[in-house]
Amino acid sequence: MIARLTEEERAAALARLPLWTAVADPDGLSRRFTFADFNAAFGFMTRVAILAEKADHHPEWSNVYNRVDIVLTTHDAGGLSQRDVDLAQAIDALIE
Ligand SMILES: C[C@H](O)[C@H](O)[C@H]1CNC2=NC(N)=NC(=O)C2=N1
Repeated sequence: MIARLTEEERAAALARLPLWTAVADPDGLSRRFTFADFNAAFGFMTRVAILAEKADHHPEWSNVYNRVDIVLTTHDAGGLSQRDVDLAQAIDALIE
């Protein structure tokens, strides 16, 4: 069973993920991505989906045209865990 991060671990993780925001409901990390058009947004989602499936850790997300909103939370832990931090870093690396 994966554990939720402690307050100290969260603060350290957020400091390393300046483009992500802590959210409360669900307890996790959120980031909005904006692209040139739907094609670019959906291409990004495809790449995130492959990462997520490999990690067996899946985002809560929505897409409207060129925008993708992602929330990362760990259902098995009831909140933010290291898996969310790892996936957030991997997603950031995709678009660098
Ligand atoms: C059985 C499977 O490993 C689990 O259900 C995984 C799948 N993907 C998951 N994704 C997320 N975000 N949280 C989980 O707890 C989770 N659990």
